[in-house]
Amino acid sequence: MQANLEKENAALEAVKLVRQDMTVGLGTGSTAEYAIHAIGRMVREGLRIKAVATSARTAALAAQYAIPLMAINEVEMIDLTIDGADEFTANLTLLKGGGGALLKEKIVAVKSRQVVIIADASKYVERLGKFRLPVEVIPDAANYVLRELTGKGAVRMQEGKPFVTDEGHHIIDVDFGLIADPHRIDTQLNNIVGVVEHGLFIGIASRVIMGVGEEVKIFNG
Ligand SMILES: O=C[C@H](O)[C@H](O)[C@H](O)COP(=O)(O)O
Repeated sequence: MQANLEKENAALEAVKLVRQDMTVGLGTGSTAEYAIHAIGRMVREGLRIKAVATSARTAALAAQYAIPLMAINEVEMIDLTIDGADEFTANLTLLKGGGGALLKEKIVAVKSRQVVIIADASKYVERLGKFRLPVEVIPDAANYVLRELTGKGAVRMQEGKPFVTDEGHHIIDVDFGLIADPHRIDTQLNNIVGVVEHGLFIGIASRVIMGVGEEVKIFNG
């Protein structure tokens, strides 16, 4: 499938940035997994790194390759994080959280010197918002947050029950329409009691590597 080739090519380009003795942030999702497999192979061939995982799923995959993992809180600074995105714009604003891992992804990203996003060509948009914005909430606040979002949000469900994040929270997916001003949405969401974090990453990514056909295209913002 074309998208898978684009994801893998972007991942293989990104892992060229990994150097001996780096602390590396490992993202979550189908695109980030290509990078984790590649880094795992590099570790098997002698690369020495420490890594932090942005989700339990990523930690489990890293463990299969015996990539040494540190707790996020134990690491002062991360040299390089490689992660995916659900959407990105040319100025490197991201929409993330389709896999429900946005909270740890954002913590890892803000502790990182370099955040390299890898994506297939379908993730590039002129304006964010076709993909509904994931908002992580305290379960006891979910109905309050839904009310504050005036019908734009819906609790993410999985097998008939609310989806539960690694931290025990729920996700509300919000349809803001196409987002003209991400800063305004960021402020609005941060002011709702019970919202833990949301999937808009503004001013956080350093670079996007996008696979397009058999090529890769780099966005530096
Ligand atoms: O919570 C999940 C993450 O933000 C993912 O990086 C994002 O959903 C992209 O995932 P994928 O690479 O599978 O499209």
